[in-house]
Amino acid sequence: MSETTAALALEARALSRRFDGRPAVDRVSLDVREGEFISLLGPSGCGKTTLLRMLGGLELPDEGTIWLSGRDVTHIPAHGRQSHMIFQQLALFPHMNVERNIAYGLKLKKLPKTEIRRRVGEALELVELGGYGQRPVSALSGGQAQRVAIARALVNEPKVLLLDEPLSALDARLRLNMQRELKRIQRESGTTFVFVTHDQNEAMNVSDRIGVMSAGRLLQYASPEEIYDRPADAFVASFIGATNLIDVQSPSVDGDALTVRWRARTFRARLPQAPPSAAPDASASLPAAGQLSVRHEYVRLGPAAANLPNTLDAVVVERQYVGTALRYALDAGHGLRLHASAPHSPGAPVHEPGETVVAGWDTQAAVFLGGEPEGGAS
Ligand SMILES: Nc1ncnc2c1ncn2[C@@H]1O[C@H](COP(=O)(O)OP(=O)(O)OP(=O)(O)O)[C@@H](O)[C@H]1O
Repeated sequence: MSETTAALALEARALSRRFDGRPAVDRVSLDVREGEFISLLGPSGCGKTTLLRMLGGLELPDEGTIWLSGRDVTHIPAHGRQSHMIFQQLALFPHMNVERNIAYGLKLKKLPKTEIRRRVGEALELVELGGYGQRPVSALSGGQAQRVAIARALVNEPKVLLLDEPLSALDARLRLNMQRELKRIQRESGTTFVFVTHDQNEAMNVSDRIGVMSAGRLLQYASPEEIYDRPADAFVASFIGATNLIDVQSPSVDGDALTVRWRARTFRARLPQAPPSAAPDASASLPAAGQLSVRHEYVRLGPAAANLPNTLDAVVVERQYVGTALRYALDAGHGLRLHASAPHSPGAPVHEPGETVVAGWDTQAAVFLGGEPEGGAS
């Protein structure tokens, strides 16, 4: 194994799995560093669970290789791996109290009683259930049961903890608390977490890196900030956050920005991360057409937009008040519908439906996405 591989908790190369001839996971490669918290995010049926099950040894890949701490475990079943999986259904033993649930795996390993007691005590402290050891699991709240399941997994000191939508049964408020708790537990235990969710906010809240999946493919694997500000394609841009996608042509590198054409107008966008500037003709490798992604909250309206490098006149079609923000739908003509979201505060300007306003955005707020436009939720 190379030195870089040695620092990885988990590495998957070109994993594929088909069901009835249809690919559920399609040539996915990803690596997870030791102590990292990563999420697999995507719509229902995109292959997240199948990928996680392969990483955990509950499903065999048709093709590809998996290394756990530098060891090839591709054909080793779950019980022979140093990983542990937690599901939405926690499968705690209902007839045992909290302590015995957590101790179960250690007893199977026939560890000395004092060692078991010490490790169970530490695990209970870690999940902040210090006084709950004697409670029957039937007397726990959803969040407490979730913590017991995590303690039961961590007490075995797995190299990697694989979590399949573990918070989806909890109500919204508890879910937010548990996201913070999971993050804290992960940090304090130093365990590598691989977390599956279809909730973009949840993934953004907890992850060091997010893998966005669609139709079995891993479209982008990067930090939440990078995915938000530099989405790899139109699907990722629309699935994470809310964005405007404007069909544009003729991208061309112009100094420190990219220029694109929309009808007779020119807009400026941020340069791609790896600018094709090394090429003799810096614009040669860009596709002829694509889409400009501008997040709703990066669109300014009225006087705030006037001095921005990219502006359009637009008519306010709809205004919606959502507590912290005002959301606008705007008609910029030629079939272009824009959305803007402005923080709401007392005294902030409010635009009325029917009003013509200037809509504008900064160069750095616009990302050019080449290739075929893809469908996706916005
Ligand atoms: N055992 C199986 N037999 C046949 N098809 C399967 C099996 N497991 C998964 N699939 C199919 O593979 C695809 C990916 O499923 P998977 O459960 O991995 O998606 P997911 O992203 O986890 O979805 P969800 O968020 O709904 O759980 C789906 O089309 C699913 O129907």
